[in-house]
Amino acid sequence: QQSTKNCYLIDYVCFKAPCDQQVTRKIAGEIIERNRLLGLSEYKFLLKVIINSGMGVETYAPKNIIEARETSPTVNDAFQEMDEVIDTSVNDLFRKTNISPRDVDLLVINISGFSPAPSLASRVVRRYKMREDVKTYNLSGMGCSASLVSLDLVRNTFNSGKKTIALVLSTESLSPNWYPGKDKSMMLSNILFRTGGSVMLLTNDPAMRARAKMSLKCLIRAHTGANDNAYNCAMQKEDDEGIVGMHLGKSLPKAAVHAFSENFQRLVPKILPYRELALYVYRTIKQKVVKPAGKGNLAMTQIDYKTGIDHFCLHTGGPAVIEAVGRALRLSKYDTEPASMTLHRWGNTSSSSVWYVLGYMEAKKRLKKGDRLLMITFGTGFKCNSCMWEVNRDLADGGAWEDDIKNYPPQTLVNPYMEMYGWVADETDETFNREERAEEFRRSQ
Ligand SMILES: CC(C)(COP(=O)(O)OP(=O)(O)OC[C@H]1O[C@@H](n2cnc3c(N)ncnc32)[C@H](O)[C@@H]1OP(=O)(O)O)[C@@H](O)C(=O)NCCC(=O)NCCSC(=O)CC(=O)O
Repeated sequence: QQSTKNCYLIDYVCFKAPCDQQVTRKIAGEIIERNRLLGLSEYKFLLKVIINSGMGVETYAPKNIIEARETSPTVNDAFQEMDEVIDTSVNDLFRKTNISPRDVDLLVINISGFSPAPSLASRVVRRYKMREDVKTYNLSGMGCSASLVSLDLVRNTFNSGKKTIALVLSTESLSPNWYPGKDKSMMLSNILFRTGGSVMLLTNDPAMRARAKMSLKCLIRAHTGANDNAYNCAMQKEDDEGIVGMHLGKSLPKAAVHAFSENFQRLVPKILPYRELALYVYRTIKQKVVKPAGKGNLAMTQIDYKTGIDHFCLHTGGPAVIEAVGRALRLSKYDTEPASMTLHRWGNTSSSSVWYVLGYMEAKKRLKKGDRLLMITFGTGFKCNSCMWEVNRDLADGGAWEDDIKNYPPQTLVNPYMEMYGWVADETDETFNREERAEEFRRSQ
């Protein structure tokens, strides 16, 4: 892997959608109600998973879904969704940093599910009248870990030595990608994915280090796609009825842990202090000599990661993903709180999610000068990309969390769906009458 020379995060902005795009209880009920393919088995699945999703009732969806047009999206819907994120966040970031679009030398955009021609990167160049010599990259199909792929591209360009300012935009296109069928592994992405986006300004100019928020220390990428299970566990495909959607298999958390372990074996020597590293080497050698059967990489599980890392920025893939990583690293509730709260407030916003997690830490005033912060992301492929930052000064921006941070963590993470739809659990094929229930639901609104 490339070494990291100067790479500074000047600042970042996370997108906050307008209130009228919130997936309220009423909106969620109506969306489910509109899918006439769903029967009792799918209702029971939805009830269980939505209740255990770790998500609240303030997340956001694109306009076409709120307006009940999810099954007939237009290209214009997709552009509108992207423009909203770009206009709000990019403008905000340029204003905040006092950097002009004409100062940008390098533009990297990662959006998995929408790749028009000309590219969205060209759209941004046009919109902001960027210079003719700006270098642009537009990454698509790279899933939730793509923000660190973008960062890797920036870092590699920075290493050429020329003073460079880079703008990175990480977001996801949901409006053309709603799954209107009844395959449970494909319904799951409708439940978890929500509107969000983040935009970052970076530089390799040492003169700007003092004003930058963080310095990148190392970045490691692991791709386990050679393994069939890893490759297949998160995949866009057609269901048995030919309806296209994103399939998230039950084996995904396991694939995430495997990719994570591949990533970590290379990351550990770069982040641990010498004492912990020496212990790790000693235990690895001992394990190779003694070889206890079926115990996995014991040396990895015995490491005290907190000796080298102060904060853990985990991708908000879903409760099972956060729990699996938390368990593997033996993290406390305090450590996983930023990821769990981000999932609750914003849902899984794909590649931008770790920036909301960072925003939570900052808004909570957790990030102090000299602290070391680890970002861990997962995505289709299956990939685990991680990077470590050092905080340059005490940070305390409210950012996208400004209005909400005082309410977090909430007293309870229980969402209201059990109260609204608990009756589904007691229904049987004999008692379940969809039309009657729909009428009851409409009356209760
Ligand atoms: C979905 C959950 C919230 C459900 O939580 P629960 O506590 O209810 O757990 P559970 O395992 O008992 O599951 C409840 C019911 O759902 C079923 N179930 C669970 N996962 C399923 C799946 N992937 N496909 C189909 N069914 C599934 C179970 O069999 C069970 O059914 P029954 O009751 O019949 O036994 C959790 O399992 C979770 O967080 N899963 C990981 C989600 C995920 O894949 N995230 C990554 C997104 S992709 C991403 O972020 C990266 C990228 O795309 O790039």
